[in-house]
Amino acid sequence: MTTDIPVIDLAPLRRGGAAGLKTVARQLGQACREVGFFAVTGHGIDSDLTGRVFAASRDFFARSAAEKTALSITGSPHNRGYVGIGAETLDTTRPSDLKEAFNIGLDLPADHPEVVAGRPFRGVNLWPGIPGWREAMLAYFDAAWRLGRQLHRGFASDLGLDPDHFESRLDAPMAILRLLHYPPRPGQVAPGQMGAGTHTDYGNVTILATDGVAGLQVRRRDGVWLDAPAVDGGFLCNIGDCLMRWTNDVYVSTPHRVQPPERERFSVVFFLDPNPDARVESLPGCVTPDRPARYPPVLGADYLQSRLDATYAHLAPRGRAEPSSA
Ligand SMILES: O=C(O)CCC(=O)C(=O)O
Ligand SMILES: [Fe+2]
Repeated sequence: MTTDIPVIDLAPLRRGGAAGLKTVARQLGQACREVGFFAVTGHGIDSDLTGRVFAASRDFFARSAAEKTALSITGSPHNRGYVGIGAETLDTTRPSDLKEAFNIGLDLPADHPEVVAGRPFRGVNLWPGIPGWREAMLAYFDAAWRLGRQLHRGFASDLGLDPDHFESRLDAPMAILRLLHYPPRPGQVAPGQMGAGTHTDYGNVTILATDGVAGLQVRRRDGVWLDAPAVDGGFLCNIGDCLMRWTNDVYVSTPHRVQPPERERFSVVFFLDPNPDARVESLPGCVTPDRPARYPPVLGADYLQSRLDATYAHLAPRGRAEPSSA
């Protein structure tokens, strides 16, 4: 059983041949079963683009409180926009999280039929008026989404499915690109307060870039907390609860948290949740006599909503229509 976070080179998978797919699928499958986290290199995302996103994020978070709150998520019924420091509590046994965030979802125009119809998780994004900002975010959203779909080719192959199995379940996803900013310690840190409290992510897979400042910790299956490795030019990925459910617990999501960092810290997180109408049900290869189906089928949107309702029950028992993807 592996306990460390493996580094997986995706180049053979991205080249497209059957042998490369098989090799990478085996590595991904092992990581998803045993650790729930893995780092990827050879991912195909241009480091200049990632650099532009971090620069744009720094620019935005350095703006005045008034400028940021003008784009507040509280004014968006679709989980888009700015989340202030202390607005979220991922671990509800602790004080609120010491971070601020900005959420960007699938970019649909205001006259898109699903937006007009008020479909769950469909809405327009909010944008600061910073030149080049929107373009950088949308380019990164697309690149991370593509990478997430490539990872799913590996997962599908590892699980004995057609490599394209997830493609139609991820072509209009409830994905969120989330910029995060953690203020430095010492600041106003209450006893037990975290940058982000212990949690598992809700979706299928999360793709994380950091600025190299330490803080993220991952809870190994034996309970030991590991500092997440910084992988130069790479991304850290982890399995979320929706993919865990889809695989009937063959893949396992792993709790993680962010300590209040010594220095100011920025991270860029892409949460890939499935399409709202994707039917999340135990995959055929994941159900055996020893492992009967553990969960009834559920629609992607209903699953995400149920997780958000639980997360925010302490804040707004009936109100909050939409998430803050954790
Ligand atoms: O900022 C990080 O390194 C991780 C954040 C995280 O786990 C989350 O937002 O779900
Ligand atoms: Fe997370």
